[in-house]
Amino acid sequence: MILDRILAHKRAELASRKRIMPLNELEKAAQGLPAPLPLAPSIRRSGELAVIAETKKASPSKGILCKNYNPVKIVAAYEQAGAAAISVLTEEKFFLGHPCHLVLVKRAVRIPVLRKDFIIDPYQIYESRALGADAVLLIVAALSPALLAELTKLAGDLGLSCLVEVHTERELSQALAYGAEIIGINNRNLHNFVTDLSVTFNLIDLIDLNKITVVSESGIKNKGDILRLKERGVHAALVGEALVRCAEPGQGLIKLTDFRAGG
Ligand SMILES: O=P(O)(O)OC[C@@H](O)[C@@H](O)c1c[nH]c2ccccc12
Repeated sequence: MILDRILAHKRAELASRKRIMPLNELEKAAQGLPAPLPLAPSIRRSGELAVIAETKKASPSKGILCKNYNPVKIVAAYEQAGAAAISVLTEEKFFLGHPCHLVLVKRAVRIPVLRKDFIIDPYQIYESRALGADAVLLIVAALSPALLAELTKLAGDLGLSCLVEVHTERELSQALAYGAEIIGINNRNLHNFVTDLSVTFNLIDLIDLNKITVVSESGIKNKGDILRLKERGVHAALVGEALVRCAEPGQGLIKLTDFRAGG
């Protein structure tokens, strides 16, 4: 499946990156940076559904989503339109992102910035901190239990928040067992790319919403979807494609969350 292909590519990329930029250099690069912003308080707004607005040029399932891609312009518009946090794809081959996008995005906004990538090695946690990330994505399906625990611990030590992504009940129990505080329920099946919001609705009942912050990810297209998630007590929606496909992504976000207007 696609995840295996992405991970194989990531391992090769990592090997070369580690030669070019040794870990101690990365650690030095992080010195003097301001402390990361915590993600959970920004996306837990009582009675409201927060939006983590995602910027990406392309995806493996849909190809190019945004031709003249300018992540800095997009995220500035997202912040203005009321986004609670930003997600930025830094994966290069399949999503046409770049680590530099994270640096630029972080400088452009005051809300927390999540690095969306395929993190499988402690090196990438140090790298995320050096690039200025506030939070990282950890995909349970891509990690052994030991690695998930190690990466969560390291991220915490460096002050980074973790969004721990699950798609099944089994992955959810694993995430909770390893102390995840922010759970991302991915509605997308990575075998066939089909998105279905009922993945969120089925898993959310197994989570104590007073203790855990829940983010519903992928395939969220319109105000109706946002309302259904809000009614079920989801704290935040992570939305990418539906926003970056808009000529004005900020306007897209306003339309998605304006419950007074029709549509
Ligand atoms: O573009 P969408 O359908 O709104 O989905 C956003 C986000 O959930 C999706 O990009 C995503 C979810 N998990 C990931 C893991 C890696 C890369 C990307 C993702």
